[in-house]
Amino acid sequence: MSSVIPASKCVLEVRNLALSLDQKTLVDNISFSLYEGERVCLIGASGSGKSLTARAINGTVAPYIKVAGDILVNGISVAQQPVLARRAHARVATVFQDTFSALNPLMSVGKQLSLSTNIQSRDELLALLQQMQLKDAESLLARLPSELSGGQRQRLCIAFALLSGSNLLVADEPTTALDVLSQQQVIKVLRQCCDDHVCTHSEDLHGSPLSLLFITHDISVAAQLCDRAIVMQNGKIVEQGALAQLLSAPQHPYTQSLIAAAQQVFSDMALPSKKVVNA
Ligand SMILES: Nc1ncnc2c1ncn2[C@@H]1O[C@H](COP(=O)(O)OP(=O)(O)OP(=O)(O)O)[C@@H](O)[C@H]1O
Repeated sequence: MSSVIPASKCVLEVRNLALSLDQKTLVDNISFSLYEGERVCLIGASGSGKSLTARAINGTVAPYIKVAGDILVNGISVAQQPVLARRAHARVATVFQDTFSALNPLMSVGKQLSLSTNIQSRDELLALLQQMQLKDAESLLARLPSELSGGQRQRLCIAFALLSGSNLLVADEPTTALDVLSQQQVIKVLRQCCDDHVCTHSEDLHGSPLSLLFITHDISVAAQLCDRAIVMQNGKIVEQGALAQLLSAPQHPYTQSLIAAAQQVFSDMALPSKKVVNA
């Protein structure tokens, strides 16, 4: 397995994390780290434990799920701390597949943005939407979330998440519900945020670059954004390493099948369509 030379500072450390419900293990003793400025994907089939891991990291795991092991965000131990009990330092910006859960359906986009941030002027709001490559920003500010497309809503959610000033963004399947073009726009915005965004929420983290944990079941989407991959199956990490290395020489049978399936889709698309000519 290849190793990626880590950037200097560890932003997220997951140590022997285990999540269980009654006697059932849902996430089984996983460990991984994320360094400053890294873009890492957590990849696996449906039910492999990716979203639960994300929820444990951002402090929104259901209270009836038992959490063991530890999670350190910027060096602060948070595994047993729900999101509202966390210090600003240890808060994690998060976007989910379901954009409606993050937005007030009855309030205009402009009102929500100005209420939830320090942004006061209309020019600042417009600039923020333009950073998210949202065209027609004036009109968007006046609309309700339901009056935006799915891709526009997701880019708005990314803007909201990053306004928290955090240096860690967890994006849980942010492109899964979108058409291919909207997916590309969201990926482009995430890439740009990783390049440009710096942390503002506390003095000692001020200026830190953004680190991204991108959760997906789609390796072709991950490959457009991430440098490193962590592969999960049935609650366990089965392989991790540089994404390029994983794509060219996957070691674990599950990773091999994931890549073979993605390659099959592309080779099927390249085949000329078969027409039945027999009358
Ligand atoms: N709140 C919950 N209560 C009970 N079981 C849960 C809860 N959330 C998730 N699970 C179970 O934990 C396991 C892992 O679920 P999880 O949502 O983390 O998978 P996932 O890899 O994110 O899948 P998907 O890609 O479909 O979102 C599944 O068996 C799921 O049914």
